[in-house]
Amino acid sequence: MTRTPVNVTVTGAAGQIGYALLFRIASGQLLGADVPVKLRLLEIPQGLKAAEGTAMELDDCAFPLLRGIDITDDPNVGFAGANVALLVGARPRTKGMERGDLLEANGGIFKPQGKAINDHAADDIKVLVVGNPANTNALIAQAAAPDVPAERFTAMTRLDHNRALTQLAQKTGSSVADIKRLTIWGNHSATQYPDVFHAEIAGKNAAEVVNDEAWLADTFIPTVAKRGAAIIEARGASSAASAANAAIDHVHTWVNGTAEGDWASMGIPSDGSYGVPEGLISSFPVTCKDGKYEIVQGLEINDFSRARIDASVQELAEERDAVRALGLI
Ligand SMILES: NC(=O)c1ccc[n+]([C@@H]2O[C@H](COP(=O)([O-])OP(=O)(O)OC[C@H]3O[C@@H](n4cnc5c(N)ncnc54)[C@H](O)[C@@H]3O)[C@@H](O)[C@H]2O)c1
Ligand SMILES: O=C(O)C[C@H](O)C(=O)O
Repeated sequence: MTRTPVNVTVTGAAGQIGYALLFRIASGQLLGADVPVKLRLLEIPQGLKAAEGTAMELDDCAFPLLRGIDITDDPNVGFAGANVALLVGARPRTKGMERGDLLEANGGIFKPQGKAINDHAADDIKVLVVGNPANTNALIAQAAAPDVPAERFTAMTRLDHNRALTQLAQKTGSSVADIKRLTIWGNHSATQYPDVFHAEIAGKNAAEVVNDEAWLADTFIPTVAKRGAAIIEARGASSAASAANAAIDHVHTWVNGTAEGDWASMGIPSDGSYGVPEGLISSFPVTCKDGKYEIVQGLEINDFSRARIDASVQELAEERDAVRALGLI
């Protein structure tokens, strides 16, 4: 194999998502079964030892595609030459912390990381922000990287997309593989809007197959939107393997493309499509080809959807205003 390895940087590498993610990257599931990778694990000083342990385990897997592992607590080293950056490490909300405190604490992480990406990453860098609040953290990092094209900064709503696929499949007795064109709009938060009106199940309109608007409004949407909290309640910790799986899906789709006739959901800087103010990092339906994504255009948005998209976008605008007031963007 003569291909140059792709440099993949993972922040929060010693955390629970990192542990579920790194082995899948090293085995070729992120970029492809023929793409060698070099891993950079970025942690805070307290996380370095655990990251070393994970690196030992990665070595012990003898993955043929894994061409090296570096571990660092310096973002300038961690992002040097990075082609793909998965920003997972973030400050979780702790007792007594207000939303503004959380945004400020994460600003202290994502602003310097954005600057380090700006100054040191490869020209083709692609960034996925997983750490919450993912959309606004992506906005903070992007604002700190003026030399990187804005569209390279994305936020993860693929976990929400995958959650919605399964809920819809279970309701309709179909297979997730039969469902296409589902969309998550807005923020990765409880205001997100999973939209089935353009989705198809085995070629039939999903909303018509469901034929139950009350189930959509009262069961489907809240179940998907509050699934993160339900996992925390059940597991005593936030989703990890499913989040790592969604990160793999997000980047794999971005790099290798969407299937013909289907699309995916990605949090991306808005170009003003569907009335979402330009620059907000909001989830949209996208198709991907040749390492680039495009927003699916021309979808008719009914009143049911419009109100819900607007509410989530409003929340994103408020988060943007809050980080602007804190001088983070
Ligand atoms: N977008 C999504 O769908 C989604 C889904 C699940 C979880 N999340 C979020 O992902 C984040 C990580 O979750 P987790 O369960 O792995 O958390 P975790 O606490 O297990 O791990 C986080 C790791 O990040 C590290 N870290 C903190 N600050 C860092 C920094 N400045 N640089 C590098 N590393 C740093 C910590 O040391 C820790 O090892 C959380 O914010 C969580 O809410 C997002
Ligand atoms: O909901 C959370 O706080 C965790 C994560 O974002 C999730 O969706 O599982």
